[in-house]
Amino acid sequence: MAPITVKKICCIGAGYVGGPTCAVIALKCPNIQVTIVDLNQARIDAWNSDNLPIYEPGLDEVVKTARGKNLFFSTDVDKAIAEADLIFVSVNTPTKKSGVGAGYAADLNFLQRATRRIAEVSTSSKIVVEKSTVPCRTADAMRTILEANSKPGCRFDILSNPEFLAEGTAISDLFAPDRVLIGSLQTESGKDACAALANVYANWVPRDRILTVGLWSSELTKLAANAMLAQRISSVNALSAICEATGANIDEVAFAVGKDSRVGAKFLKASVGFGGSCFQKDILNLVYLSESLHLPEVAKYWKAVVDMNEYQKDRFSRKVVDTLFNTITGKKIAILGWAFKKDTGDTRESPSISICNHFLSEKARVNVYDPQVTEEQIWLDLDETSTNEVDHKQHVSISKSAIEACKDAEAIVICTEWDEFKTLDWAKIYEACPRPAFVFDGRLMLNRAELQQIGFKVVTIGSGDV
Ligand SMILES: NC(=O)C1=CN([C@@H]2O[C@H](COP(=O)(O)OP(=O)(O)OC[C@H]3O[C@@H](n4cnc5c(N)ncnc54)[C@H](O)[C@@H]3O)[C@@H](O)[C@H]2O)C=CC1
Ligand SMILES: O=C(O)[C@H]1O[C@H](OP(=O)(O)OP(=O)(O)OC[C@H]2O[C@@H](n3ccc(=O)[nH]c3=O)[C@H](O)[C@@H]2O)[C@H](O)[C@@H](O)[C@@H]1O
Repeated sequence: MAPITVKKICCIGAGYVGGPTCAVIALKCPNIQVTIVDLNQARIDAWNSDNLPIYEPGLDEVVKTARGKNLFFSTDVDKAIAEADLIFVSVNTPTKKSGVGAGYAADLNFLQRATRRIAEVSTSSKIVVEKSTVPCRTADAMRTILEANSKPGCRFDILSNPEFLAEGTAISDLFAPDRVLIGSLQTESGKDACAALANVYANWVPRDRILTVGLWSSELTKLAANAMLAQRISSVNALSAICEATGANIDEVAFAVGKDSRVGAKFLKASVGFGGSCFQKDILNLVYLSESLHLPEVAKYWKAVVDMNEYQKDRFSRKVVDTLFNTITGKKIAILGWAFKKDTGDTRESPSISICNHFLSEKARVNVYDPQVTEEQIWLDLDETSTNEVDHKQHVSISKSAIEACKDAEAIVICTEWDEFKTLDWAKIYEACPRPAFVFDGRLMLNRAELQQIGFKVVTIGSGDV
C-alpha cells in the first residue's frame, strides 16, 4: 500500500493542549491544513482574536504566523471532521465527580462524545489520534464506538499520541520535544497509520526522537511519566519536612542528590505542593486502574504521592499560622501568585487555592496578586472551592500589583515562582508592613539573607531557622 500522506488535520478540543500543539503543527507543516474545533464559541472567538484564550510564552507569534493561512479555529466540528484525514481528539478527561470510580477514574464522557461524532459524520476513512490523557485500553472502547457507528467503506485506525508539553514552556517543548510517542496496533494498517503521523512530526522532530510502540504501552506511558514526575516532587517535599525538623536545607540536599547522574537534577525543587490539571488527576487514574486490576498494593503506592502533596499544602498553611503566634484571625495576609506555576494563567488545582481557603477558615483577611490570572478567575476558583464557613467575598481582595497586595500585610506568602517577585523593591515593601514582618517563601526563590538584612523574618520550605 502507498504511504498515507496527511493533508488535512482536524483537532477536536481547542484547550491548553489542542491549541498550542496543532498551532505548532500548522507552523511547521505549511502543506497541511489544520482546523482546531471546539464546542465553546467564546474560546474559538478568542483563538480568532488578538487576545488568545491561554497565556503561553511564544504562542501569540506561532498563532499569528499560521492563522488564516493553514491554521483555522472553528465551531463547525462536523465540517472539520468530514474534511480531515487525521483527527486529534484533545478533549478534557477530568476526574469523575459521580458514579462508579468517582474521585479517581477519568471521566471519558467528552472523549466518547467526540468519538461518536467522528463515526457519525465521517464519509471517508480516518486516522483517529488519542491526544487526551486516557486510561490504558481506552483505544479499544473508541474502536468499538467507531466501528459500531461507521458508514460502509469508512475505516478508522486509532493511534495513541500522548502529549508531554508542560504549561509555561509549551511552545519550546513542542518545538524541541524530548520525544514524540506514537502507539498503534501492530497490524499492517496500524503501522501505516503510525508512519503517517510520524511523517507529520518528522517535519521538525529528529527521527530518533519519534518513538513508535504498541497502543497500550503508549497509553500507559503517559500516566507513568506524570506519576513519576509527581513522585519526585512528593519525595523532595517529604524530605523538606525532615529538613525543617533537623536544620538541614532541602535545596542543598536536592542539589547534592541530583548530582548523581542516575537521579538527575531536574524536578527536585521543593514547593508548596504540585498543582495543575494533570498530575493529581492522572495519578488517581492510575490508582483506579491498579485497583480495577486487583493490584491494591500498587494502588496504595501511587496514592501516597497525592497524599504527600495534600500534606505539604496543609503543612505549609499550618506553618504560617503557627509562626504568626497561632492565630491569623483578622490579620492581613498577602498571597503572591495564584497560577499553579509561573508563566501560565492556569489555576487548575493550584496550591494557592487550598492555601487561601485554609487562611480563610482561620478568618484571615487575604489579599491576592498574580500577574496573569484574571480577577474573575480568582473569584471563580474561590466560589467553586468555598466551604461557606467564611464569606470569601468579605475576606479576600485582589490587587493589581505585588506592592499593593503587600501593603499592611503581616505575612507575605509566596505561592507561585513568578520571576518578578525576585526583583520587587523588598525594602519599600518592608516599610509598608507592620512589625514583625514575615515572608513565607513557599517556592524557595527569594534571597533569604537580603530579606533578613532588610528586617523581614523569613520562613522557607525545607530549612530550619526563622
Ligand atoms: N494541560 C496540559 O498541560 C496537558 C493536558 N493533557 C491532556 O490533554 C487533554 C486536554 O487537556 P486541556 O487542553 O488542558 O483541556 P481543556 O479543558 O483546556 O480543553 C479541552 C477542550 O475540549 C473541548 N471539548 C470537550 N468536548 C468536546 C467535543 N465533544 N467537541 C468539541 N470540543 C470539545 C472543551 O470545550 C475544551 O475547550 C486532557 O486529557 C489532559 O489530561 C496532556 C498534556 C498536557
Ligand atoms: O500531562 C500534563 O498535563 C503535563 O503535566 C506536567 O506539566 P505541567 O503540569 O504543565 O507543569 P509542571 O512543570 O510539570 O509542574 C507541575 C507542578 O509541579 C510543581 N513543581 C514542578 C517541579 C518541581 O521541581 N517542583 C514543583 O513543585 C509546579 O510548580 C507545578 O505546580 C508535566 O511536566 C508535563 O510533561 C505533562 O505533559
